[in-house]
Amino acid sequence: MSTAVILMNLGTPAEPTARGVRQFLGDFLSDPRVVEIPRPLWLAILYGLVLPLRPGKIAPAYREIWGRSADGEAVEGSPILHYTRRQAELLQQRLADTRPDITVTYAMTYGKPSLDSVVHRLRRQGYESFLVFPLYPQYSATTTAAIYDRVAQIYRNSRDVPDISLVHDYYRHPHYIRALAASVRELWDRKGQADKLLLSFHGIPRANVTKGDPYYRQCHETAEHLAAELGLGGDRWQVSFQSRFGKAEWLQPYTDKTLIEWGEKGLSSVDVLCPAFSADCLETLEEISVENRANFIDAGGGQYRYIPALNIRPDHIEMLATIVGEKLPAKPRR
Ligand SMILES: C=CC1=C(C)c2cc3[nH]c(cc4nc(cc5[nH]c(cc1n2)c(C)c5CCC(=O)O)C(CCC(=O)O)=C4C)c(C)c3C=C
Ligand SMILES: [Fe+2]
Ligand SMILES: [Fe+2]
Repeated sequence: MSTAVILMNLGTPAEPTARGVRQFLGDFLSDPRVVEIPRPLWLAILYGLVLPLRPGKIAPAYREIWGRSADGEAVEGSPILHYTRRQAELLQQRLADTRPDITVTYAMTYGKPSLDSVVHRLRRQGYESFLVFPLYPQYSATTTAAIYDRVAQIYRNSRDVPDISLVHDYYRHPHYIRALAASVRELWDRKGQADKLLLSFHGIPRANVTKGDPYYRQCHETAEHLAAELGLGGDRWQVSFQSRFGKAEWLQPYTDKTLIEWGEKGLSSVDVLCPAFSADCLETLEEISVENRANFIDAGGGQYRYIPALNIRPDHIEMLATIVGEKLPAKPRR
């Protein structure tokens, strides 16, 4: 029986226009996993304020990153979509000889290609077994569980539900930690070590963690393992959280405030790595590489270097192949 591996990431607008961003944010921000404010209040805010105003503000940032990369890869359209497609192609090539029983494809939680459309196509092609692989190293209900919900929704009314496995997290998988460390070391070998390494993770509301989301703990464990792998003392690195949205408190310390403080103290150099992002996207290419670079330098900081996401690095593809092998062990030949 053939199995399909579906690599999944968040999603992105179909085009870098206010209309494209509105459609994407409408789908994304109406998911109760993403925003936990009581429904009637949140829907009033979403349709009354966010969707009329935010797309016009964010679309220019999307235009800036459209076709852009941080690692020299020629990118077509939205970087996150491009990298997810390439990750699937390269993982398929990597598994071709050893696991001919596995087909690799990709889908997005919001926007296109939707998980729904991909699963139905695969089912028509005869696949009866799936591994849904969220490309989120750290589990959060806002991301990973949102994908689990989509899987459950697809089959809610089906009698014959296929064999589905799910990847939960890989925040301290040795291959993940080693790939992150190698990406940092490659920069240090070429250009030397900065004064500080900032590990900036996407934030979530603090209340989500208080209510039981393990994301904060997993981010810190990733950081501790990475620092140990790099042999980095506690005074040389720090964790921070980026991409705050809305008025509530999110996980702290905030990336933008940290970089402004470091700039004001006259820090001469900083390297920034975003371990929660398996592909470069708006949040890394714009918020980290452009906005926060300016925050740090305008506040008086020196050199600022953004270290790209793992994207299509061979060690990242190898890590994906290893996790697939662990979830789907090869059956012994008879
Ligand atoms: C509103 C709440 C949000 C939560 C909670 C959240 C969690 C979260 N998101 C990612 C990864 C990505 N987010 C991206 C964009 C993005 N995120 C939010 C809001 C929340 N994210 C918004 C509104 C946006 C869109 C941009 C904007 O309007 O500011 C992206 C990039 C997509 C792209 O097109 O490039 C990624 C990737 C994680 C990992 C996470 C929780 C752990
Ligand atoms: Fe986000
Ligand atoms: Fe952002």
